[in-house]
Amino acid sequence: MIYTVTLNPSIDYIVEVEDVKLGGLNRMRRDLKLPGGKGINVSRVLKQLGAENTAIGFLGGFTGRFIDDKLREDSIRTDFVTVRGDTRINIKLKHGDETEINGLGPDISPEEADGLLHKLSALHEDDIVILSGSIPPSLGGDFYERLIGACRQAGAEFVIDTTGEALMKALVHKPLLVKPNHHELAELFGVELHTREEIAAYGRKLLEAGAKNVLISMAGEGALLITADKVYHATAPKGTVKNSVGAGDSMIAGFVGTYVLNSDPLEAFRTGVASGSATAFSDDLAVRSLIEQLLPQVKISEC
Ligand SMILES: Nc1ncnc2c1ncn2[C@@H]1O[C@H](COP(=O)(O)OP(=O)(O)OP(=O)(O)O)[C@@H](O)[C@H]1O
Ligand SMILES: O=P(O)(O)OC[C@@]1(O)O[C@H](CO)[C@@H](O)[C@@H]1O
Repeated sequence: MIYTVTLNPSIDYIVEVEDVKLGGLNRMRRDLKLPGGKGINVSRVLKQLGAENTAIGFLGGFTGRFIDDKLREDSIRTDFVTVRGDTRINIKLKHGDETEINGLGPDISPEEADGLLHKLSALHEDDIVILSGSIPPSLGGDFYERLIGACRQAGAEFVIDTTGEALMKALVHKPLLVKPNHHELAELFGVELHTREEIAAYGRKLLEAGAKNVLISMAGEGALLITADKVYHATAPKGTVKNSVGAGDSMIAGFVGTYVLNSDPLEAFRTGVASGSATAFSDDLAVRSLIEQLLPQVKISEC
């Protein structure tokens, strides 16, 4: 079974306005409320691809109930720890460009945190856990390490999509996959990366530090896959970008959802890129029909 972990889920409140007038009254042209948070997005796209999975993490209040209901409506299994505070609302403002205002999220008590650790300790060897997104401040910066410890003790594989120190500290535990975008990779090492060769060289450092597969996403420029012995580039399909929120999460879902079927990293890479692009070309997250339609446009070459 695949589990996605979202420590700080959100209702993504997508608001479209003609133009933003700071200090004035702005009226919405369109709005949309979606269950969000990186792991939850991964769960939704995995489900599109036919990969059964369970979404876990922390949910609370009326916002938490909205998210749980929406996931269940889509027949996604949920097993969240209920917390006292309200799950956050993240604003995604579309005004020609995309401006995001992400909430802080509720405080998580030590007892609530232990509840999640307990769920992970009960996993099995053939489980894969996808840890995605930021850590709420009340949990402490080392919370992913504690979760990874619990996964590893249970014998489960894990994938981690986070940034900075939390990502660096996870590598030694040999994640099945990490997926920074090229800006996050540059920030991780405090460098500027311009060419594909430079990006691949720094991506390789994540592999050397322990990751089994490294995906570096580069938005419309496609992505790099770095495996133990090779580096591949995939082109991104061409289309009209409607929404880039969740493109990276969709890519992880496409990769993991395919990799679990046949352990073929190249097929997984192709579906990952098509899934990311399918989300970029949609108002909501990718649906299966569009992912399948885009697959032939993804051209993979060895670098
Ligand atoms: N403009 C685009 N055109 C085509 N495909 C895109 C575009 N933007 C994103 N994608 C697809 O989605 C994948 C992931 O995108 P990106 O590199 O923006 O990830 P990310 O920064 O983690 O995304 P986010 O944080 O917004 O979810 C890309 O590798 C590509 O396949
Ligand atoms: O605040 P975090 O956890 O870093 O990111 C949360 C978030 O921006 O990421 C998802 C897109 O990847 C959205 O659904 C959600 O609002």
